[in-house]
Amino acid sequence: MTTPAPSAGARITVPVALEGRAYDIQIGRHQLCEAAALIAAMAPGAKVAVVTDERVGPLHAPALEACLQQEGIGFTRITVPPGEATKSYAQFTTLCDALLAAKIERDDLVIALGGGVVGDLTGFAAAVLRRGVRFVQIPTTLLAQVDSSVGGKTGINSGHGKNLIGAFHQPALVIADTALLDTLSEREFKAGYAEVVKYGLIDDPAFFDWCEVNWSRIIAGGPERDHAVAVSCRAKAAIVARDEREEGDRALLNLGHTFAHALERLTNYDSTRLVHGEAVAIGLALAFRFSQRLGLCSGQDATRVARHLDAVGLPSTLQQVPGGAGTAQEIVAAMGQDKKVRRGVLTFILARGIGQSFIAHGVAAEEVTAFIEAELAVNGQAH
Ligand SMILES: NC(=O)c1ccc[n+]([C@@H]2O[C@H](COP(=O)([O-])OP(=O)(O)OC[C@H]3O[C@@H](n4cnc5c(N)ncnc54)[C@H](O)[C@@H]3O)[C@@H](O)[C@H]2O)c1
Ligand SMILES: O=C(O)C(=O)C[C@@H](O)[C@H](O)[C@H](O)COP(=O)(O)O
Ligand SMILES: [Zn+2]
Repeated sequence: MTTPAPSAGARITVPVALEGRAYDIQIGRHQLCEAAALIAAMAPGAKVAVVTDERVGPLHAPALEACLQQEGIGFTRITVPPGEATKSYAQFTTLCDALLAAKIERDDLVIALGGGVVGDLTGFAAAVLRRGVRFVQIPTTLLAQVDSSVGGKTGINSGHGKNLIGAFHQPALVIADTALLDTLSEREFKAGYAEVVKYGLIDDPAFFDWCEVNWSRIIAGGPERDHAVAVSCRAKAAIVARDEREEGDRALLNLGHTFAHALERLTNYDSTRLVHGEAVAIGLALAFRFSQRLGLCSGQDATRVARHLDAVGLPSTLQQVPGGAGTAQEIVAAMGQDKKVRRGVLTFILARGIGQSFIAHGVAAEEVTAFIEAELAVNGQAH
């Protein structure tokens, strides 16, 4: 797979073909004024609430607001604290009340300007505010541009588990302005990269090959970054269009997540210890090693996945969870709240090889416990 060279100011449009709820993802550098123009056309006379977090707000909200002003769109800014802990009941009610205080009406619009935390929280508030208002995603992390801003999964966490309270609510538009990523920390960039490489591991081995060669250029910026965002969005849009509500193969997008969500819960959603993308990186490596243990996948492929994550600087073992991952029993108990559980039995996304993932229902908890015990026993040695 080669990287197509974009022309200056180029924009890539990826449609999400959902009947009655179709929308576009616009990808390219410096798209904020384009976003404001599209919003003005989509909702003439509407006012908007720009929801952002304390880190992103000062960096990027003024530029967006200047574009909104140019279009004659009235706006209010609502700021939430940064980090995973913000996907909480408390922040959700505070945000809903702030939107009501701003008199956001049914014909108005809510903009989520931030990473996946702001997107998931804001999307959920938009889903229920006055029983549903439109919202626009302007994702500012790599993770949010390649994954969370697309597909309409919105929600918050509970002490019982990740994303357990939420709704499907599709955005009306997604603007992935890749220049916004220039201010992202290296840690957050790499975390988002785990969701990029996930698409290769699910069903696109050529993209995985390309990622192995080009990952550092994605981080550096340039055509490889836009290409990676576009390939990821096309892959996600295709799955979402055929299975919006995860009744079938949308679950493939959960590769690595049964492990990841358990780890996030056991680290108390503490972003200083583990962020979602890092948990996903560990989950991807574990999904491949678990598949190897079950005799489904070659050791070469499982090792290749872990080696790539290591090369990027992402964690790939339970030993790398700061402060410890917990016991095998605790991890498996946390998995019991996974949304893919059916009649109490775990579902996993497993792999026959790189790019050959599949949904496995009815995985015995004892098998998982034994696998995790073995992983914990490796005790930091190379896998
Ligand atoms: N809805 C979905 O389909 C979906 C998909 C994947 C992940 N998620 C969710 O997304 C969340 C993770 O999202 P995330 O990784 O974007 O984390 P995040 O939203 O916490 O953002 C990461 C950090 O980067 C900062 N930041 C964001 N943009 C920045 C920028 N341009 N410059 C400087 N700093 C910036 C934020 O303030 C935050 O501190 C998790 O809650 C996960 O469950 C949802
Ligand atoms: O969009 C999806 O579907 C995904 O599974 C994408 C995941 O990367 C994302 O983390 C999602 O929020 C997980 O969904 P959940 O239903 O397992 O909470
Ligand atoms: Zn994810």
